[in-house]
Amino acid sequence: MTTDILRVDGLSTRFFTEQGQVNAVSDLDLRIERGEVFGIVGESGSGKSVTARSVIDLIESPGRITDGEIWFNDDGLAEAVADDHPEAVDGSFVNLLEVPERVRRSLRGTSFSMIFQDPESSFNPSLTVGEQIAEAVEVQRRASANPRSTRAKTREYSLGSLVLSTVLPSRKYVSEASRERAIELLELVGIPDPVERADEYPHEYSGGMLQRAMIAQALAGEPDVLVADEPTTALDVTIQAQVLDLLDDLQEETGMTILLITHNLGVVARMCDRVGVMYAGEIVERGTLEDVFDDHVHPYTEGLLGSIPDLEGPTARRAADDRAEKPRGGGRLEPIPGNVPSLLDREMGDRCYFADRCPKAMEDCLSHPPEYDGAGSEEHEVRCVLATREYTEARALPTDYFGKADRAAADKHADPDGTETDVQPERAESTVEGTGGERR
Ligand SMILES: Nc1ncnc2c1ncn2[C@@H]1O[C@H](COP(=O)(O)OP(=O)(O)OP(=O)(O)O)[C@@H](O)[C@H]1O
Ligand code: NI
Repeated sequence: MTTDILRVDGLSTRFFTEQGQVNAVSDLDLRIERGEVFGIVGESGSGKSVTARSVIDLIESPGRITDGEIWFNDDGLAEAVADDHPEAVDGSFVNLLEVPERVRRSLRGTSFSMIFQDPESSFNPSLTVGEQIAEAVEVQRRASANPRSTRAKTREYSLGSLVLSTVLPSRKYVSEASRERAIELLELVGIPDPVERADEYPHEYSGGMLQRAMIAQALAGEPDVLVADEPTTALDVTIQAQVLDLLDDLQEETGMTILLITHNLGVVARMCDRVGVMYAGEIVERGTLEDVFDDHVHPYTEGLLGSIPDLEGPTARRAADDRAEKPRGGGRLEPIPGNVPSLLDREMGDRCYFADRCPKAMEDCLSHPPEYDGAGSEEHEVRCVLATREYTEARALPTDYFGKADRAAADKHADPDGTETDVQPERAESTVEGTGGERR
């Protein structure tokens, strides 16, 4: 039997900008099982990162979570906060949005950890890599030594650590142990000569090595949930495959849960157990890999898949492992025609947000669809009327239905599909890509 480690209910995150209110994430539900790799995939600007950052409490002004509940399953935490915040506790689940900031902060690194696309952002250039990882280890050690530790799994040795740090308060003792642990972690993530490399500065590392070091840093607190936001996007394809293998191995060894954000369906196929497809701040289709790759209903999912050459579903991909080793050069993908929608509240309207780009838009799509059960597994859900009725020409919207008004709104936003109008180089990477690769 599987248990959920995280349940997100009705999450809405908005940015209050000079241009207006940006509905980055709207009424989003998410359920992640302990020990699984859950993928969120979608075009640039669909709200993937904001979803991830909301979960781990990293939304900054002008952004704010305006609605929803984020339930985290941790009986130690539930016990620790039950007296002061009974309303935030439901069995072993704690609503992270109902506990004080201080409690949420204590979970950072130990319950939740995050890795990003650019490892530079995780390291201070003026400290050695080893020092910084040791520091992350220290945080974990202090959390474990705290008698009101929020972590059940550290409870059995927390007393020992507490005694040690009382009897031997010497910072040096602690630092030495943490330093050793840092070297172990560097070794764990495959850094050669970890003893020497620990004393080097971030700029002395190659991109792939620094990515590994960032993973080591994220693992220092033995997190229950690792949030990985485009962790391999910036790396060249061979290194990408190695880093994904590393994450896969670490997941298996530690049993940690991974929330993996990517715009690359090849990465989803290779790494994930279940997946949510995001569009305009919503999950528009979700389910197992089979549901999404083979039994998808949403024309947006179809569009994402259609933009990958030679991709026929998890089964077909099993024989295509060698594709992952080849450079992607020839496989530059067709973007889905049209622009990602404006997420400005006043421009969003009440229709299906994909309708203006959808080849199967019907009259039915002029009201916002709820999530319907999909035809695949129990888990399969689709926010599209096609889950309930066939497409019929007779009900189709005229091709110019959304005409100029909508296009003008969309044109104000950077084209996420990596075409020439895009000014940000990292955004150019955001085309949906398929590296193939074997699902293991
Ligand atoms: N600090 C911010 N201020 C204003 N708007 C923001 C901010 N951060 C994100 N947004 C908006 O929220 C929406 C979702 O952004 P998000 O970064 O989650 O997209 P994404 O799916 O992660 O895209 P990418 O693949 O490019 O990383 C976008 O419209 C973006 O402009
Ligand atoms: Ni992002």
